[in-house]
Amino acid sequence: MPDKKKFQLPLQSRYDKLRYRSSTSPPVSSNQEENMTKEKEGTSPATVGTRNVSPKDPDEHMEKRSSSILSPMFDILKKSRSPKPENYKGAIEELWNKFRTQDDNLRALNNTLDQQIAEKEALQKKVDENSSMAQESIAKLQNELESNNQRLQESEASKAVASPSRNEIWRKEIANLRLKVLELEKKLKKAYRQLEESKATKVASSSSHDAARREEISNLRPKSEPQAEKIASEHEEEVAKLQEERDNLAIDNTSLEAILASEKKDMMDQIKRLKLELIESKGNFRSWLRLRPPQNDLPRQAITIRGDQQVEVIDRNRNKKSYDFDRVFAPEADNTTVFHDLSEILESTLQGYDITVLAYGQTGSGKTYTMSAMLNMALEQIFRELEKSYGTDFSVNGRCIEIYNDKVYDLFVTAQPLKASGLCTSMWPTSDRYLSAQTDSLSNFQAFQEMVEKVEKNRRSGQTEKNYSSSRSHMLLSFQITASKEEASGAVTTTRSSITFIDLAGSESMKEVEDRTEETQAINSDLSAIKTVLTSMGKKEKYIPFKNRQLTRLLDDRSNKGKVLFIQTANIAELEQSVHTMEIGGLVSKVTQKKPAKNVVTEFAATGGSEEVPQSKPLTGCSTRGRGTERGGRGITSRPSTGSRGTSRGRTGK
Ligand SMILES: Nc1ncnc2c1ncn2[C@@H]1O[C@H](COP(=O)(O)OP(=O)(O)OP(=O)(O)O)[C@@H](O)[C@H]1O
Repeated sequence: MPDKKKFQLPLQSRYDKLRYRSSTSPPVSSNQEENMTKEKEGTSPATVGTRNVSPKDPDEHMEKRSSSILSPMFDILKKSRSPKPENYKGAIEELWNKFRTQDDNLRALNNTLDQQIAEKEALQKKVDENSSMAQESIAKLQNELESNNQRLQESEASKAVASPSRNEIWRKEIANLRLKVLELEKKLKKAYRQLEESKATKVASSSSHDAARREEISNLRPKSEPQAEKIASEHEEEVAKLQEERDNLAIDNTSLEAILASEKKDMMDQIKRLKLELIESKGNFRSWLRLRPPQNDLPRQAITIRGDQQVEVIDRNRNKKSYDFDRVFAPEADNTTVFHDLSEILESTLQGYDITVLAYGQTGSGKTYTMSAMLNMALEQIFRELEKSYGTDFSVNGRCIEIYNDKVYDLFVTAQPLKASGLCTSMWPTSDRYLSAQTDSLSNFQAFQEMVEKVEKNRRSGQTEKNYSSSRSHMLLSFQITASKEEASGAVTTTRSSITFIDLAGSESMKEVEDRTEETQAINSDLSAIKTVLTSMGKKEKYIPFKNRQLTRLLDDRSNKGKVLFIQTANIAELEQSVHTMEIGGLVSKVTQKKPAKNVVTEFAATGGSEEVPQSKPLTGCSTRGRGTERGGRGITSRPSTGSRGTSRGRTGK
């Protein structure tokens, strides 16, 4: 980029000098014009050898030196036969005024161009970032898809879930996405090339303009008015050209931004859809392992993490054994890293799927630590998304229970176990047999935080060998979300889903327990009931023993219709207990569930008729209790189905 000062300053100083010489202001012209007249008359001090200004005065000396630059012009003026040299002064003055105006215009244009170039460069940077982000996501998706395919090939059961033709479609879509990214990159390269060219033109035109003007100035002679006009019109042309260039650049930038925005949106939508499909392809039952760092500087045991899906252990007999998971989090992974993966799964909550997240592991292995962070971040994300997409047209209801010694307690109340809970298979009225627990209507994230604060105080805890503050009950915190949106067609689409976080009580060896035998026995029975259910599901047995314990009974509905994520927590310093926990992962991976139910209903207000969104199943059968706004028949829900619409907060006893 040319240094504008370089050519503008000399120009200015020459202009000043010319002004100085041609003006009639007293310090300059009176003496000189007097001298000129005297010179003409042959009485000039120079001709008589006397001067009326001291040559020792440095300022005056400088003035004389600078005015000597214009001496050729004055020589002409002196020698000219023209009787009116002041006419030329006027012409020069006018010419300079024009130059000055042009100069101002050019400077303003230069600034605008600089700004536009900077904007374009920033845009380019943004585009580079976006395209590398998209590339990264696509590469990640591709990797996940490949490893998923590999795993699908290994597992016969999984093969049935994701047919090769489906994978072929994904592969094609990913290839299309890649092509799109490449096209976008090409467009950007072209835009960048144009930018470079216009920069070069600008530099060239600025410097040639500068040189031309320098020459004009040095050759400047008070020739004639037409000459001045010619020069001025040349400059006008140049200014017009630059203005056109500036306008073109602005149009270019705007259209480039619009193309980018729409392409980015398209790509993001496709990536989001692919991610969801990928998540679904991995089955409804997912299993993660989170290894916590050792306490009290205990050495790490022989647990080796292989990539992000496998761990290898060496048992007492020095035998190697490996365990596979959908995701393994090393002890260094913090809660934000774990949530990053969970947030992808959460996206399907707002698509109408029921999600259950369970933390399973030894006492002190980090279940509560993980679950409270996940719960908090998840609800924050859910409220953010709901507010963004539905405004206030949504409702979130919360319930919280604990299961202690096979009995259900409402954590809003605690005193007595809930009556008839032994028959209940659901936390919400999505089935006939649901718990009659109290409901908090949550209008925002803050209301959720207050609810958690309240129920946590009521949860049973005790001291175990490994954990000073150990949860001695299973806590189930569940949220039912209903959201409605009016489509462009006038139809109203209502999505209903629920998300349940289950912080299981930690398993403990009976040898380590003295006075809490009943409690510990109940916990261990619940945990082994979960294992039994998983084993039966993995074997696709006809009868799945959900009814064995209260805990598993409440998992019945959710396991059959929703998505389930087991987060196994283990201490990397405790080999034996960790191996017990990790075995759950093997059971989970064998469970291949049918497609989960998606609870989305579209209703046309004008006709009163309803239409289900393709691929969705009708909402689960209606209960006669407390479902005033729900209708029978095809299991269609008018909106909102339950609770308030996200505007007021209050508890509704059921
Ligand atoms: N990943 C981790 N990083 C750092 N500290 C952790 C981590 N996981 C757990 N802890 C700490 O270890 C202690 C025990 O964790 P936590 O209470 O979550 O265990 P738990 O599995 O819920 O145990 P219990 O089953 O006995 O309730 C807590 O002080 C917690 O802060």
